[in-house]
Amino acid sequence: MSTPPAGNAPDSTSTAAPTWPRLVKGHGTGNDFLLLVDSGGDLAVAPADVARLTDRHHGVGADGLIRAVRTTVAARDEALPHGSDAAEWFMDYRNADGSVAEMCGNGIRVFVAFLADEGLVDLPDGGHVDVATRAGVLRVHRVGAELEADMGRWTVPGGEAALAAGSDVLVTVAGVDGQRPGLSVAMPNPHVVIAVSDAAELAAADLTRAPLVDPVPGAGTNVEIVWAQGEIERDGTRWGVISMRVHERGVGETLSCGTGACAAALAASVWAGAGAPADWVVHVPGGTLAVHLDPDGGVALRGPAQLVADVTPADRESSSDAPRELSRPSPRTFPTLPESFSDVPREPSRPSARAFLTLRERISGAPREDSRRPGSAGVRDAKDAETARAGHAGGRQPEVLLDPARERVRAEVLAHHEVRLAVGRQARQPPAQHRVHRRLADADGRVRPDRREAHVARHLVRQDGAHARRAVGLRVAAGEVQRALVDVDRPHPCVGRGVRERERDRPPAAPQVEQVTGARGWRHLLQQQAGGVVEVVGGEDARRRRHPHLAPCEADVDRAQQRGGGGGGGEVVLAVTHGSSLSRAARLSPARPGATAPTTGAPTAQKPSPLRARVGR
Ligand SMILES: N[C@@H](CCC[C@H](N)C(=O)O)C(=O)O
Repeated sequence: MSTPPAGNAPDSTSTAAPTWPRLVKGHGTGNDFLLLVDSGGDLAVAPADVARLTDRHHGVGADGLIRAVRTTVAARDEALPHGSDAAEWFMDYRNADGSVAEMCGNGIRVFVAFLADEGLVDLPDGGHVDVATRAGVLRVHRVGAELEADMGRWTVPGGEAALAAGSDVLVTVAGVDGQRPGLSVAMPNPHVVIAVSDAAELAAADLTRAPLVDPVPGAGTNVEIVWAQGEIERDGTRWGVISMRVHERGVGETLSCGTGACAAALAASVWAGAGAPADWVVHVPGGTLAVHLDPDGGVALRGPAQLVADVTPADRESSSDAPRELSRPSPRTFPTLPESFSDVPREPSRPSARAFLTLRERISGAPREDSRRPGSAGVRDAKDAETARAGHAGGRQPEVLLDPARERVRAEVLAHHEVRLAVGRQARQPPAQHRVHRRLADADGRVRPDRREAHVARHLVRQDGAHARRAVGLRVAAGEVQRALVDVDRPHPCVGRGVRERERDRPPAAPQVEQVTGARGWRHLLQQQAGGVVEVVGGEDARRRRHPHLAPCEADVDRAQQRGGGGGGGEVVLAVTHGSSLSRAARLSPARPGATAPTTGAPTAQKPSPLRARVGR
């Protein structure tokens, strides 16, 4: 059986369709496959045959076809990775369009369940099966009713520069505002991961159309859209929680993608920076997966594998092979994941831990705000990353972060991306959830406006320079403070709060500011973060509350100017007008990789610390 290179478009010229053997339909978190045994490698399958078979309307329907063939036989047809002969069975994975793929994270579990069900391997509890794939030999373990696959090591094709910037490509997704910076990850099949802000944005993505990736990846790519929900703790282990949707190369939107879940967890970990969890719960439309990121760069994926039906192709029905019953529940299916995570909510209504807020804050997923290509701020980003890495490597790290509840920072601030928006250029209507003033808590823990002038089309957002300086000075390791104008809580540029082009564009300190979808959430988050009490007009009946209100911004920021770049604190002047629309200003400039070598390994070894306080130019 001849095999086109991975990711290649299927050859539509097919000779006579093969006589399919008995097929088994299985799935892992809704990523479904047709599986067959071709131990002797006799089946001639052209890509168009696969496409016909997996067609959901004219064929049997599946996201992919998996052929089990003995490794010795498979090696006759295609150059398998070195060492493949250590495994008895080769997983020949085909996407629904007939193109081949290097690996399939859901498929490999289902493949092992299939081999066990066929009696081709033994898989006792605690045992394992080695599987040859185009990504090398990978081991699948049975742990009770769960299967866990060693997925090999992740690679970031963009190398150090991409890790430092958090992105190396731009991605346009129908239904999602703007171009998003994306991080390319090889697992080893190609993935690009982008972040969105919340569940609504995740749901809004129209994946009936393939996302556009710039620059276009030569071998195509899978694209994951990730909403980082936060963190939980279970039995002493911290778990990052993300929700993900995927557009698969060679298929379209699927309900799940195992390699994609690993890539998404890795990207979220890079964006979250130092101290990110090693373990991730990944919610996908078809279920839940668990990903573990080893410090040495290894990745493990746990999830269900279910065989749901035997399929006898029509052209076999008249043969002597009597069709088996259509659906045969097998004692060898592995239907659970992570029973222990079945109660992890997809949309936690209320964060329960400080760490939860921290992660959400780190990964906010605002869109890229200009049309510049990434790379223009690469030098700056790379320098910042260098500094961060030096800190990780034993140099000085900021000891603490700005704590508005303790320091009397009395400023009305915008989240970073809003300031960029405000300082920016063209007009555009910001999403409703953005039209809420960000406030910092006063020392008494309450959050209140410093100043609000109703019915004026101009907001003076004043930052008390002395307080800000003192606050930052107290919260940053000695020697970090060089200038008064601060860029506290420097976010990762990939996720919405990017590097400023010019000093005057720096926002006032905006620590612990959370972007949430509604007034209620905003209040909760502020309460959680600052220990304060805040009211939001419009969210609830304000008369029942005793504290000052935070009114949603009634007008759109149309023009802004931030002054005071040199010394004693900044004054941000934002001009607002009603009914104008504005587009987000350009401040997000993730670097493209240069000619750097791909980087493999643990993100903690290379990533910058996104929450360090950085002061001065
Ligand atoms: N479409 C992918 C291959 C299949 C990935 C799979 N769904 C998974 O679970 O990892 C590609 O072409 O790379």
